[in-house]
Amino acid sequence: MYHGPCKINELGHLEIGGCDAVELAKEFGTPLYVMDEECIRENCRLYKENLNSLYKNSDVIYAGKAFLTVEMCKLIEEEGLSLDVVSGGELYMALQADFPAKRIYFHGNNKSYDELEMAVRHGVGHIIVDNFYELELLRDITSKLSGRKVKILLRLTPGIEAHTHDYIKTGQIDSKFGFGLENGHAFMAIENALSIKNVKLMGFHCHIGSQIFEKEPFREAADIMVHFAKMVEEKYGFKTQEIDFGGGFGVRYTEEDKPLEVRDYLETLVESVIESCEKYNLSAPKILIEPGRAIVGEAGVTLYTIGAIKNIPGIRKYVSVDGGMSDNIRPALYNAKYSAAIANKAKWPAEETVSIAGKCCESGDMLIWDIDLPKIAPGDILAVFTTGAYHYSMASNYNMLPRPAVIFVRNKTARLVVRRQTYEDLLSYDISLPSAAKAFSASV
Ligand SMILES: Cc1ncc(COP(=O)(O)O)c(C=O)c1O
Ligand SMILES: N[C@@H](CCCC[NH3+])C(=O)O
Repeated sequence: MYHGPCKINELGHLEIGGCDAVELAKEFGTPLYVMDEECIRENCRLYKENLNSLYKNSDVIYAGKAFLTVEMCKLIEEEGLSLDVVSGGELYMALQADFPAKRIYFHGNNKSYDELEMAVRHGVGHIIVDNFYELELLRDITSKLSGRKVKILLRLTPGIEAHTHDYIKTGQIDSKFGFGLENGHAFMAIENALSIKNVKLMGFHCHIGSQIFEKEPFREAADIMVHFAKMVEEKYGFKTQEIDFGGGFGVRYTEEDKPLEVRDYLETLVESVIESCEKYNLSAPKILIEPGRAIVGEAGVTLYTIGAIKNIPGIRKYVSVDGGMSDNIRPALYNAKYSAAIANKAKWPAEETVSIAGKCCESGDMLIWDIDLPKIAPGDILAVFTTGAYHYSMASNYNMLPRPAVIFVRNKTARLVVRRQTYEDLLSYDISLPSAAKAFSASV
């Protein structure tokens, strides 16, 4: 059974970052997002060192949408990666964490005037422009904030169908993201961008999808992007300095998942860029990549406490946990599959097939269907693996459930990086009842 970054200690408990998972649940409560800091740092180095050794003129940009907290911004800074943010909120967090603005890449398919102005004012390194509307906003903002220059990449849809869930495909023509290559929009965007005085077009971006297990889509993307850059050079004399290939590198959720080695993904991409540059006679551009899931996905484990158990003989045993779709929307949204274990019975043999239910009032709030586990009882601690990416960042307060705390573990030490929400937090935005919120929190 796949156990993510966990080991089993002498008590027969799961251990993560040298900390006993059962003790973590006691100390910090459940549900709890546990992030193995060493694992995140190793992944950062794996991507950075591999890409750098294959191709000097390159950079790894961590996609913050996967998991972002102030501590995470600091970690990314320390590891020397750049940072992709996708909203004013993520940008604000990065700036508050003192992340160097020059190393920030600002994404999004509908950035507002205020968000773009904030980015330009703070000297964000690159803006990845997604549409014509945004170019007009930038024309206006840069002329108002005269003297402020901004580097941009244009996001393109290269027309590639990656074999992944429909909701996480992004490279195909029929997509809300980016400028189409085949319909001439990309050329129109270039002409537009080159006409804006304080905007410096650096190159192009694509992101073909997420949780990809094959090399071929990356090879294809590289060829299409380099070929496009050559056409642009011939048509406008414009020299592409940078091509950003986005993220999408797959990770393991269950034993059926077979992600490639990091080196394999990167070799394919780099070799293909080099070959295509030779084929089309183009000067080699800087290569950028934006892994998100691959940096944090497998580093995360969510701990839950088992509560109600409903057995329907001959049909199914529903085992409910104290969280659910509010802290992990992925099974409901993508039919995502997970591995799990009972942290306090990690050495016990599997004895029954159960289904893990969340506590939200939705029949679809099922975290795992049909998983073999040891005999389970209320109070047991369930650990769900590979919950580091798109879990905390996609959490909600559905059913007014407070969001779980986030802890980092490393070298047998756990530290709280985001505290658990309280009931008072939940009411703190409801301006009709400020005094009721205070009174209520005092009574719980
Ligand atoms: C533009 C862009 N870059 C990077 C990523 C990160 O993708 P992943 O987490 O699959 O590496 C995403 C999300 O899919 C994205 O939309
Ligand atoms: N949120 C998605 C992937 C989309 C990433 C952002 N473009 C997931 O959990 O798998």
